[in-house]
Amino acid sequence: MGKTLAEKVWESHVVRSAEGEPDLLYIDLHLVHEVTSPQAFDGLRLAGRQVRRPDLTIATEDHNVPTFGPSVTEGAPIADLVSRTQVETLRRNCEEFGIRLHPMGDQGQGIVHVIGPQLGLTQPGATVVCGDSHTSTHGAFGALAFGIGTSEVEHVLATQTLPLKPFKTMAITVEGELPDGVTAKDIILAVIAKIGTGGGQGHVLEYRGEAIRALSMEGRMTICNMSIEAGARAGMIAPDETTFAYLQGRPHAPQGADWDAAVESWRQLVTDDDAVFDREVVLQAADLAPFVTWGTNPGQGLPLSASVPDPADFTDEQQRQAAQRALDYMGLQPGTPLREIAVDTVFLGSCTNGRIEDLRAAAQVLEGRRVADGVRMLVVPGSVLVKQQAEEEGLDRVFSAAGAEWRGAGCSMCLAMNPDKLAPGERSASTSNRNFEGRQGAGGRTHLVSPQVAAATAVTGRLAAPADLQPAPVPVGA
Ligand SMILES: CC(C)[C@H](C(=O)O)[C@@H](O)C(=O)O
Ligand code: SF4
Repeated sequence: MGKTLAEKVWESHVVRSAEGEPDLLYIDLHLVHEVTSPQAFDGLRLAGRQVRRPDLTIATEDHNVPTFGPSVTEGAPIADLVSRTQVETLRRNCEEFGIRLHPMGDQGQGIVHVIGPQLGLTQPGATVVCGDSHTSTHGAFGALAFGIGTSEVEHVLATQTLPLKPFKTMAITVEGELPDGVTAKDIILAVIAKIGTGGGQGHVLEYRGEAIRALSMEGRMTICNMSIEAGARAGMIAPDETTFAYLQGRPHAPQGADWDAAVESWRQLVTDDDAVFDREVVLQAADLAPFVTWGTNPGQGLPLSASVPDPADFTDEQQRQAAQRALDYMGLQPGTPLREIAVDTVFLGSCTNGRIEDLRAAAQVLEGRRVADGVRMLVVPGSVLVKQQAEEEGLDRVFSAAGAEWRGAGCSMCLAMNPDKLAPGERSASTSNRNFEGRQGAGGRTHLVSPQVAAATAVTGRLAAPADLQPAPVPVGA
């Protein structure tokens, strides 16, 4: 019987396999950030161990970093003491154990899942881990990429291997062409609404089909990023010409003859025709539309044209209760058209949608338009390089002219472990991946959206798609 992509990558990394025990896998790339690494390094110190492969380990500062103010502009110490300690601890640990770190102020700094691909470190067929659930992002390259816990971080630091329980496989096929105005974010929000936040449990998802093949690497990363929000262990997309074109010439991509040899072997990384998935889900691209969430988990989403659901309409008792609780928290009434929901804040950024293409898409909507009065829009590039590229393209000027705030790189308001937060009761349209209670600040309310919907929402002050906007006025003299 043939093999799936995930099975192929797994099998090529097994260093030990024994009956009744988890396989031990070799890890090709270990990404590290300030939140989940301190105890792992403490553990190494206690045991008197070194990092086994510092050359396969790379660290960045992302969760706790401010995105404005003197620590961004002048390299001043972070004002918040907890965040400062977290970041300084990472710096000390990386220094002591010989790990390459991209600190604030460095060209390579950014969200861990943005910098790996950007540097060409994330490669097809590789095993990638990080003490961070959204490590699934890297699966967009045909890598097997898992989020791990802090004790596993220590294990990988010490041995460059990881014992892993067997997984099941699920194919998610999106057939046909996406309608105009529908994006990768809409696909993944629709997938999670369909299979549920537990639907992917124990599975590695493989996204396939014409609509997936047609996506850029940025779009594929958006989709794989949110696999974890469907409960999956990982998400993958088979590498193809789009993948190779993205990787070629990046700092850590193979060069010359090595590049040709690498591409040839990467071409084998496809699911065999006769391979069998444990589960298959099919969506028709033509049925998809701009999607937004109305509730407090990423599966509580609907097309923008819909209305806030009535909990009484849910047949499943648990879902009914979850919907009721979500509406109470979100301060929403059943039957309200989603397009009538007014927001205070628009957040464009995160490892889901903080890459250059996301910024371009939003800037295109904002060009010649203004952010609505009373709405604040934060634009937070996923990395310093994304920020620089955006500035070279003049996107920062489009955002600033529209009245949005142009910030430094980091996780920012995706999770509010830094000064970017919603106040209690405030409501956001956010391009991030989680809308849990308090995720963007205690009492804050989050609607997950695509960059295009975020930008249109900033203009109208209510959840909106670009198609809802009046044509932008032609500038005088044009
Ligand atoms: C801080 C970290 C452990 C966490 C994660 O694992 O995902 C964060 O990145 C998040 O998005 O909630
Ligand atoms: S941007 Fe958000 S989801 Fe991504 S790593 Fe940072 S906190 Fe986690």
